[in-house]
Amino acid sequence: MKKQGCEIEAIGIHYTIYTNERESFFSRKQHKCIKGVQELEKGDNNNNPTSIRHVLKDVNCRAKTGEILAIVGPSGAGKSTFLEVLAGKIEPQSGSIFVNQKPVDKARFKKISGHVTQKDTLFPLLTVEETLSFSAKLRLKLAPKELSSRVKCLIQELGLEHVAGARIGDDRIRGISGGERRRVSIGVELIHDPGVLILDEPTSGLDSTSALQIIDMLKTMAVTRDRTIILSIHQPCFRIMKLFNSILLLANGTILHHGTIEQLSLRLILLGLDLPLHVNILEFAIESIDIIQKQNHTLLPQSALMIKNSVLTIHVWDVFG
Ligand SMILES: Nc1ncnc2c1ncn2[C@@H]1O[C@H](COP(=O)(O)OP(=O)(O)OP(=O)(O)O)[C@@H](O)[C@H]1O
Repeated sequence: MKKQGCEIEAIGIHYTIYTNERESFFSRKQHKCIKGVQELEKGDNNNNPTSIRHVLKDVNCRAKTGEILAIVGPSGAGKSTFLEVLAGKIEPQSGSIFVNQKPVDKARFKKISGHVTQKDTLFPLLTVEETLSFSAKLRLKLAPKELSSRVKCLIQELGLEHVAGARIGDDRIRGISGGERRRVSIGVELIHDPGVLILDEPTSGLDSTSALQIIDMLKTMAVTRDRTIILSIHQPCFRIMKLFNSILLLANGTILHHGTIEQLSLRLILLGLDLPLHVNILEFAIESIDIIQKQNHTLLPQSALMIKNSVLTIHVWDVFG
């Protein structure tokens, strides 16, 4: 039986950090609510100068059931931070997150979501099957027989049958390949069959074929099981890009585009940019970020951007409809 899908909406997310120039920020609470910003700018009680960093500024997005939303942008744009906010790992200073139009309940959201971080944190000496069984025992209250059948189904879904009995391995112990390891990490977060899967760079460090296989697998999961997938990615190739339903382009913590790839191309054209033939639109957009930002500042405040997006939708239908 199909579970109810989850539509995720984030509205007006602001996330600010402050760093102390002499004292490492790691020794302090990272996501403290910034109230007296001016006071902090002057320094702390020990007169250590403190600087404020606005990592996310008024970020809004919607990820629909059965779809993949890809978060893209240059390094340091705020992609991982935004995913952590969505996954409930860090608290934004302001903004709201809704699941199926209802404010998110953190405890419940943990049960219905999975968060795959950028780095694989797996036990190198366990086999693939043991790793997934361990996660299943922790997360599911099922009888051993049912647990084992859930693990076997997942191994099949992840395309890992050929390495089910192989060790995970790491830099020192030879084990499964990097792509297979990423799949196991995804499996660990999929064991409880979450409606929402949040993945930070699921293809990092992989060759283009392995990267495509992973995104293809996620797409199949999204479509066949009505899962909502939100992921961050660096430089996806054209075939991967085609699998995304929408794109959130971030730079310096602000949204430059939220919509389809076709809408992004049209937006670039409307900004007066010449799109070279056979160019990867995302790469081109990221290379043109300075121009887009400048145009947005002079021409398009955030509200106008939204209006422009809907206008662009009409254009897309005119052109592709
Ligand atoms: N706790 C923190 N302390 C200091 N700086 C932080 C913290 N969290 C985020 N940042 C800064 O905020 C910015 C956004 O970080 P984030 O990791 O979200 O970027 P990203 O787009 O995921 O980058 P990448 O593609 O390189 O992984 C970076 O400049 C980062 O250094």
